[in-house]
Amino acid sequence: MTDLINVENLTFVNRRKKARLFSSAKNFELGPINFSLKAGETLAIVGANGSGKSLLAKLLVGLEKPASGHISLNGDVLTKFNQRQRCFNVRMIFQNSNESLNPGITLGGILDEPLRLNTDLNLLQRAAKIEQTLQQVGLMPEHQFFYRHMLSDGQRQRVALARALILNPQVLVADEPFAALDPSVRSQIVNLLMNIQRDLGLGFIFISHNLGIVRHISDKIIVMKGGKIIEAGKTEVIFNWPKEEYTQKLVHTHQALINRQVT
Ligand SMILES: Nc1ncnc2c1ncn2[C@@H]1O[C@H](COP(=O)(O)OP(=O)(O)OP(=O)(O)O)[C@@H](O)[C@H]1O
Repeated sequence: MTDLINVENLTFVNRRKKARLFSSAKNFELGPINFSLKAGETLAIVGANGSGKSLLAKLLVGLEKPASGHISLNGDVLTKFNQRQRCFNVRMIFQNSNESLNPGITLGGILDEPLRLNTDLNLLQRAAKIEQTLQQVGLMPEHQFFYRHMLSDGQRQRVALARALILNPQVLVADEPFAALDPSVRSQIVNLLMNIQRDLGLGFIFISHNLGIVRHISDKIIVMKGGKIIEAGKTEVIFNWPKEEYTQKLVHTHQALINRQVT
């Protein structure tokens, strides 16, 4: 099976204006980043705060431009000339679904926007797609008339997922998609995502500090520190035989937490 997504020697150099003399702001360099993902696979990105995880997610969805290297989708290198292909096929679920949903627009309006901007579907076809996608994420057609404030946290996260799915993408990228949810809602959303991923054969790349969820749903992991991948491998290999000291600490802390909950 060919790779769905393939990242080769991707780098990013902080292009912000030069830090002032004596300022503590430092330039941040990411990469080189290399990994690949097949359809239906889940990759978790873990690592310390400020290690570059969110930046990598932004590079994957095209919100930031790499300094060098490239990303291929089904063997085609993504460039500025095929932005549309990336826009359709690699979609992001934002960290805080509450803030990322416009409070002044109905959910139907929020879901209509990507369809209006990116497809030739007419009004009726778009309405049908919106209803189908709401159902796909466990919401009702009536929810299209709701506003953000009328929804629970879990329902908002379902809308964020619907917005990511509405253009029939092949890859979903999510930055801490479960962090703001309480544990019972979190497991519902995790299960929903896993079911949708299995049904559609999506590639799923997600960033998380929650190693319990990482172990539960990912096939492979990359561990980041200081802008670099310091360790990568199959999830069970990383959890059972972590090589790097930093990964060992992460895994041991997670294990200690579980042991404390059990006793
Ligand atoms: N658009 C950007 N331009 C320049 N530098 C950036 C940009 N976005 C992030 N950075 C820098 O990249 C570094 C890593 O930040 P990033 O948010 O990716 O870390 P992270 O691993 O996601 O951390 P956390 O777990 O706290 O979310 C930071 O030093 C940040 O200032």
